[in-house]
Amino acid sequence: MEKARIAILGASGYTGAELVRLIATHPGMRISALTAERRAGEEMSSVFPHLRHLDLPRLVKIDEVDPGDVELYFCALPHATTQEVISALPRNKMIVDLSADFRLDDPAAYKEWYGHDHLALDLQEEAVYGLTEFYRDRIKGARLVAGTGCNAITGQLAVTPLLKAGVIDPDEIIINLATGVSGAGRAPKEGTLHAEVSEGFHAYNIARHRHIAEFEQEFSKAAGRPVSPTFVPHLLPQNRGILATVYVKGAAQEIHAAHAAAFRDEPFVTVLPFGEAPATRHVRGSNHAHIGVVADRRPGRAIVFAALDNLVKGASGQAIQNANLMLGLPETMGLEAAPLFP
Ligand SMILES: NC(=O)C1=CN([C@@H]2O[C@H](COP(=O)(O)OP(=O)(O)OC[C@H]3O[C@@H](n4cnc5c(N)ncnc54)[C@H](OP(=O)(O)O)[C@@H]3O)[C@@H](O)[C@H]2O)C=CC1
Ligand SMILES: CC(=O)N[C@@H](CCC(=O)OP(=O)(O)O)C(=O)O
Repeated sequence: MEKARIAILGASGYTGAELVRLIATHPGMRISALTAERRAGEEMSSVFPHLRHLDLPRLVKIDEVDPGDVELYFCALPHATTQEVISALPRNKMIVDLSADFRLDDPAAYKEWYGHDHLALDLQEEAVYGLTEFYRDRIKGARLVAGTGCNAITGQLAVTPLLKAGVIDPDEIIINLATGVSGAGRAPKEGTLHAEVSEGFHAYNIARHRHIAEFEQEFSKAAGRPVSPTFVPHLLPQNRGILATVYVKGAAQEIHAAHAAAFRDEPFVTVLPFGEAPATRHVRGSNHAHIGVVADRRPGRAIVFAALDNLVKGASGQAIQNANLMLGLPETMGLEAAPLFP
């Protein structure tokens, strides 16, 4: 089989490195170009010594990549920069974007949450939302796929099937979530330094995190009427992993049955036995997500959990799962590795 030629834009970042790690053993993909901005000109082995054993192209600037040598681009760049970069790529290339730039259908919502106008409305309209489990059929025929936010996918796996099945009250959804620090990217910034994160725990962007826009968009579609959850993310002093704890109003057994039905045939989503809660350490380094449902002591209320690795199912693994569909490859190809434990 001829392997698909892949360019990774933003390979010197965390999700870019994770794409390289996973694609290095992917039977249907071959890396033909890797880009960086500050680190352009360097070898990947100097930026990421854990990838030293691989034979990889040198990091170059985006305009040095020959589109003739690329079938599919993974774009792992900051939002806003992304829409400028993707606008300049040839329109006949497949693109899986990991940024926030093409997730929202409504340009007004983009402006409200990201603080500036969208500069590529035609591409925004073309993009398919990349939550594979819910949009698989559209992703198969797409040219441009917008990967979800890592917090956003975690909350959606927990809640969306329940809204579709009509088993919870759409006005009573509280998503309490804890995320590992790698979610903030590799560029050093105050607030993600070890000394400011370790041995502590705090909430951030309380009830104003931009992933609320993704929740509102996708939950409203699932429920067939406007839905807006309360969402509070917390910064977890660990490298990887997200755990969402979601408080809902509904019958716990019915909720568990709705999850079991929605994810029965999913290769990467496992619904735990009723009453069990997942843990980030059981999905670390893998493309797997675990869902749990526990009954509250108060009748008619339940607690729903979802756990995944933000860099894999929350970003680069999800991106490869979508690229597999776009390229006509088996959906699980290159993603079968079990989680790292302990
Ligand atoms: N981290 C996560 O868990 C998740 C991240 N995402 C999204 O994925 C994207 C990448 O995230 P992540 O890997 O964490 O980010 P990082 O900050 O770790 O990496 C960003 C990458 O973009 C490059 N870059 C920065 N500015 C420019 C520019 N002006 N022109 C070209 N390249 C540039 C950087 O190159 P250099 O360092 O050489 O300057 C680096 O390779 C972001 O949009 C993020 O929001 C989505 C889901 C989860
Ligand atoms: C720990 C941390 O800061 N995590 C990031 C989420 C990363 C992500 O999914 O980002 P995008 O939506 O920008 O692609 C945050 O909560 O903003």
